[in-house]
Amino acid sequence: MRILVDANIPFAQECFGELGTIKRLPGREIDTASVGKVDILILRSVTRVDEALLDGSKVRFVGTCTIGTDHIDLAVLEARGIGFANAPGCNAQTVVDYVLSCLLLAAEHDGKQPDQRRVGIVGAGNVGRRLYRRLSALGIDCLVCDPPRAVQPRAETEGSEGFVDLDTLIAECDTLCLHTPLVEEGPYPTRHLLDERCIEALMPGTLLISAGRGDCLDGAALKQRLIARNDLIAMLDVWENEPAIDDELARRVTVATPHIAGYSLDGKLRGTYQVYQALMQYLGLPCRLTLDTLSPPPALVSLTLDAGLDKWQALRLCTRACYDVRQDHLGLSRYQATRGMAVGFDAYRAEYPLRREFSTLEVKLKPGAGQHAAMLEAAGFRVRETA
Ligand SMILES: NC(=O)c1ccc[n+]([C@@H]2O[C@H](COP(=O)([O-])OP(=O)(O)OC[C@H]3O[C@@H](n4cnc5c(N)ncnc54)[C@H](O)[C@@H]3O)[C@@H](O)[C@H]2O)c1
Ligand SMILES: O=C(O)[C@H](O)[C@H](O)COP(=O)(O)O
Repeated sequence: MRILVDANIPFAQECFGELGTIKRLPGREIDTASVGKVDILILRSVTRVDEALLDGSKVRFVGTCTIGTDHIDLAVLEARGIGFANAPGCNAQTVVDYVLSCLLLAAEHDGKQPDQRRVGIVGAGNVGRRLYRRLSALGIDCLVCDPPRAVQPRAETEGSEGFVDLDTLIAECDTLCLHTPLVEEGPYPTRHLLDERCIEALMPGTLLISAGRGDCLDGAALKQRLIARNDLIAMLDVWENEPAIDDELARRVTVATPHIAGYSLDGKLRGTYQVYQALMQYLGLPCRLTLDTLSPPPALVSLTLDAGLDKWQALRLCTRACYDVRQDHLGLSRYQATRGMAVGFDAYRAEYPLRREFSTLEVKLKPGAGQHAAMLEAAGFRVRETA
């Protein structure tokens, strides 16, 4: 079997090597010619899979090791009888780590600690739900907007307050986290969900974090507001026109990262593994690998806290030991300066530094720091109280 795998997918040889010959290509270089004689395509979100790509090919299975599927024309796959799998939830916890890092950084800009914010979560799926749980456990007030789910409320998951509409969320929250997929059709489309009207309505000082899909936010309208008033803290991970994103918008926001909110080794490995499981099932073969055996131990195993830190200092220290969004912001601007935005965006992603999820770090607490146990656990770390 011939298997074509995006070069940005770790553990591909381990997972798919037993099935045949693997060829690797950068996702944006995968085209009709390279797909020609391939049986299986294993991709990430940068390869558009449509009639044009598959024309004349003998592909029988397409797997995308990502949560998002907006790059795949599922109707074409169905019409051609091609098997398909994505990786729901694979990097959702990593995106929540990203948002926590953003919230802690925002406090250094406006002096508001996370629990002084009211966070509006738009899109309460695998990411938004986990974000809601972690923020609520940290004592942060949240409102949730998810009209598709609001018609079938699951109050036990989202809390007794249930869902609010987008206008209410914008009017009542000083922090917005966008986690919607790109949906083009149907009753709840999300292209420019945050349009000019919504962006104008954001209250001055709003922290805006966008980590779903770039097209869900009107970048030109955001740029206009930042030029006119510069009264928002905008942190964008996803953009219209990736990788050739709006250079000026990237310079005007407080944090600009190149679609890496979910880029932990754990999130990527889970994505690969979920597609491996689906492919083996599709082929009627047993899964001989387990996620645990594939997963390497973290480089930073533990850290120890003693007395002397307040709650947010302790959380900031542990968070930054695992993940610091400032590094990705600086990384993108450095690449942007040296190689230009369109090249730099992908170059940084291809050489992305090793990152692990919060859950891989054990925080040991000396008796003087024991009061931080519940808060650090709520944030996603493993906690052990020591003598
Ligand atoms: N930046 C990154 O690195 C990164 C990482 C993972 C996922 N993502 C993106 O984030 C998206 C969300 O991920 P997920 O795992 O939570 O997906 P999901 O499919 O589990 O959840 C999406 C949620 O959005 C809701 N939704 C749909 N239309 C909506 C609308 N008009 N208004 C409000 N809510 C709406 C859905 O009802 C659903 O609950 C993915 O589709 C993917 O595109 C980005
Ligand atoms: O949908 C997803 O899972 C994420 O957006 C994913 O992290 C994107 O990664 P990429 O496909 O750009 O490598």
